[in-house]
Amino acid sequence: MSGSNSKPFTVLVEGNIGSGKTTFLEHFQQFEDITLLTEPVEEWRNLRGWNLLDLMYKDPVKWAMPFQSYVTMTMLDMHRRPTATPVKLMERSLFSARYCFVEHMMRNGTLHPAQFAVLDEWFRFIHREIPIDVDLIVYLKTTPLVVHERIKKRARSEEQCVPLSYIEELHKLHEDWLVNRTFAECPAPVLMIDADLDLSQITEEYKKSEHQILRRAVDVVMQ
Ligand SMILES: Cc1cc2cn([C@H]3C[C@H](O)[C@@H](CO)O3)c(=O)nc2[nH]1
Repeated sequence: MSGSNSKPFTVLVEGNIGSGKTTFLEHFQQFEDITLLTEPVEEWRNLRGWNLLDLMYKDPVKWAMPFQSYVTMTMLDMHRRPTATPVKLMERSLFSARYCFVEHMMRNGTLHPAQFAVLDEWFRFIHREIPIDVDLIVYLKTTPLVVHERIKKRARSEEQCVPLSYIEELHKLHEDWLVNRTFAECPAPVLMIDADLDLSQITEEYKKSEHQILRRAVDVVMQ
């Protein structure tokens, strides 16, 4: 499949910190018809030598705004990137940026209401002016305790002081957005995966989503 595909079948992979998004994406490396766009954490950890992720975790009140502002730019870049394949899998999105992370930081006072207003205006402007296509959301549903343990085991240095309460609040925002639909518009149908399962068992779960994604990809290609 060659040539640029301006409207690939686009899948967002969403879930809490440590829910296994990177592992899920790696499972799809085996398919040549799928482009994988992983979360640009390395860009957030090195912007002209500055580790914005670390600055944000160390002094959230001072750095949450510039960090989330840069995250928004890097996520927009990913949404807009043309792919040569019929299917595109993205790790997280402008939507989880706004409805999970920015929302949480506003509710817990990390973001000043005026800072939140600026980020929200940017989100609304982008959402209104720039077409962002989403065809499916894969939600890696986890239990806060399970992912908190994983975060400690994964030992990403910046995350070692992340408290369980933060994980629980992010979990609730993901549930309100993707399951309860009480809080914000959901841009596409949601396929839920039980991501508490450990690596040995989760491949079966991935196969379930594989069928959904590839079948729809065929539909897209056949159109
Ligand atoms: C869209 C989006 C992703 C994202 C990740 N993060 C943090 C959570 C993890 O510690 C790390 C990698 O996902 O970045 C954040 O604070 N705000 C975010 N917004």
